[in-house]
Amino acid sequence: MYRIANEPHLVTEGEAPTIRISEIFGPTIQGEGLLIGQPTIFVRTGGCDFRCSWCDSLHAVESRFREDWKPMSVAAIWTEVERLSGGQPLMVTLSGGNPAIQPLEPLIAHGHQRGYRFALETQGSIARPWFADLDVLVLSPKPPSSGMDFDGMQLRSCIAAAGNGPRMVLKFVIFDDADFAFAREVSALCPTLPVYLQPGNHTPPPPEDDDARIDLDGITERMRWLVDRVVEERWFSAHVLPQLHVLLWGNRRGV
Ligand SMILES: C[S@@+](CC[C@H](N)C(=O)[O-])C[C@H]1O[C@@H](n2cnc3c(N)ncnc32)[C@H](O)[C@@H]1O
Ligand SMILES: Nc1nc2[nH]cc(C(=O)O)c2c(=O)[nH]1
Ligand code: SF4
Ligand SMILES: [Mg+2]
Repeated sequence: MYRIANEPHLVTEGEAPTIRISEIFGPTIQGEGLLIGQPTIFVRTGGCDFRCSWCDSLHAVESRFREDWKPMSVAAIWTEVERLSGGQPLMVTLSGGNPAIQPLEPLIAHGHQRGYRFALETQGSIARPWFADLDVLVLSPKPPSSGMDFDGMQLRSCIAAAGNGPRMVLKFVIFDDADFAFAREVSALCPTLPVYLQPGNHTPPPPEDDDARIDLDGITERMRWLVDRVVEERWFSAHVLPQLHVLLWGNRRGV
């Protein structure tokens, strides 16, 4: 028997659902966007409804890695988070794959009771009522270079589900002019959300090997181009940031 957080009147029979976990690691720093530089633990779920051409986390996306994703209870996940953090509360980043697929509400409630905070990274394709419980919601709509379709209605549903709960931002990966134009258009649909732009890493890690090398010159070149475009367009509310963890550790996993 378990209770649904925030709905104590709802008591469900049976075991609480498990959460499919690809990896739990940290503390490291958040390398991207609003919370860049802030110490955090990553809880990466397995499985995604997208398959972006340049995804840097395919080990948490492709079903051939399914065997590596462990169904874990909230208690088991929490034991690991507490071990890694030494029991000292910090920001827990829920990423994936698409973490919105997983039943994360009880995990968030459990951590909040212990003083931890939660940021979630998602592409905005699946909305959940428990988005309202988050501290930070990072919506990262996928631009044309990803090969994925954009569904503005789903993005709106995510924003509506979160309501006034979390701080919410948009984060775009930019490879080219079409991606830049996409970021401009989608941002205009959500004028109240702060915007973060990051250059794409065009040599994402092959999921089956641990070669961490990146094309640093290429990423730097794209980042300079991105700054030029933002300045040219006088997009003065945008933030342009690199993936700091990629600059520090390349494509190494678990950092
Ligand atoms: C691996 S995704 C997981 C969360 C969710 N599926 C999403 O895409 O937002 C985490 C973040 O990494 C970004 N990302 C993935 N591959 C990238 C790449 N090759 N270069 C730059 N950012 C990338 C995504 O756009 C997203 O903002
Ligand atoms: N340090 C670090 N920062 C990150 N920000 C977003 C990440 C992700 O894969 O979701 C990520 C990651 O994998 N590592
Ligand atoms: S949505 Fe995120 S995790 Fe899924 S394939 Fe795209 S970048 Fe990777
Ligand atoms: Mg990553």
